[in-house]
Amino acid sequence: CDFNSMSPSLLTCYNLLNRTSRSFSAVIQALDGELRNAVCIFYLVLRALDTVEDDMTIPIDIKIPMLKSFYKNLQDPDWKYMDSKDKDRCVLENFQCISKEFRELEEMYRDVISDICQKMGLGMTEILVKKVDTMADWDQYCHYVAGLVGIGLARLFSTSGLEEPIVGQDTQLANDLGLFLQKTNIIRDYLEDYNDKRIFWPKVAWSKYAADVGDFSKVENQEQAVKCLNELITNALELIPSSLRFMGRLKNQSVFNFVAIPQVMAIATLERCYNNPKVFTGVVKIRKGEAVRMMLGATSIERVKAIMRHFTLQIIEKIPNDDPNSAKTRAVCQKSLELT
Ligand SMILES: CC(C)(C)CN1C(=O)[C@@H](CC(=O)N[C@@H](CC(=O)O)C(=O)O)O[C@H](c2cccc3ccccc23)c2cc(Cl)ccc21
Repeated sequence: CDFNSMSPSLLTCYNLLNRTSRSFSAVIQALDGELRNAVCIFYLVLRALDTVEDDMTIPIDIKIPMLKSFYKNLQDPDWKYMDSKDKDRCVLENFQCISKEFRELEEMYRDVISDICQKMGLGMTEILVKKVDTMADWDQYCHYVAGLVGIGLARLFSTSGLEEPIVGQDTQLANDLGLFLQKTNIIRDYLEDYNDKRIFWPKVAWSKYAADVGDFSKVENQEQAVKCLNELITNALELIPSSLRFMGRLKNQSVFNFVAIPQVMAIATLERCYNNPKVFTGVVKIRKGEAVRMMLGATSIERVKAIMRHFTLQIIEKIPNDDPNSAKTRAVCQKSLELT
């Protein structure tokens, strides 16, 4: 980026980006042309919306109207929020810079970002009061917080002209991209979320293995916990074909890198979590060095297929014969292997 030619408010936006997403901000700044600022602003607006939703100090009767009307703040030069205690509150305190740069984007980008913001804010009010009981509830929750992000990004890619119209039109594939990332986050973050009294593991799954989802954090229930873990990972792995089909359509190198890096980080995380009881005693994270190596490697569909193949074979190696979902997991992995 040419920081010298940036306005003070745009400089503030890139500074906020670097503060709110450590390793990912570089990938956004590497995006070509008009996509760079559009995705930077989209990322920050989503981070602001997520910070409101996450802030437990905001009473629910204040939070619901805040989320429903959040997209209107994009048009309000005076709007900011100074009462958040969240670690990412800087995006709410500096929202005037973000909305100013939003209003300087071309209308076609503003329409996408505002539309996704409105749908996500409305969806968040629904998930604030609803529990994740069925697998359909799980997909709905992930659609609101991540699937819509994929749909919005895909529309920005096509709108910029750097990608074909089909990329932005095929909302199912774009939605699945987000579901893959969010389901991986939910699976990995079991203990962190449970300690925050937040349950995102679907009840229809955990109730087969325990009376209460919190039972998984007790070492005596470890065997049952791992069976539930493996079931949810198998469900997430079903999204790999969609992910590969979406990435197979991308023509622009900077867009490909931007999409591929979180996808390969997710498959590596799922492989690390599979059949791993450590998920219930801490957060299973990919080591930085391994992450950097993957980020540098995920630069073509052939390389990404090779990475997906590598981790899929690793998972197959770990499938316990007595796991209730072993046949399904093998079948899902086999389908991925045929595509890679
Ligand atoms: C919840 C989430 C997965 C949507 C968050 N999300 C992502 O996770 C980021 C990655 C990220 O922020 N990594 C952080 C992780 C962290 O903070 O710990 C990092 O610093 O490495 O990537 C996604 C993201 C990137 C590329 C394509 C996507 C398609 C569908 C949905 C999301 C897509 C993202 C793109 C945008 Cl525009 C906004 C948010 C996200």
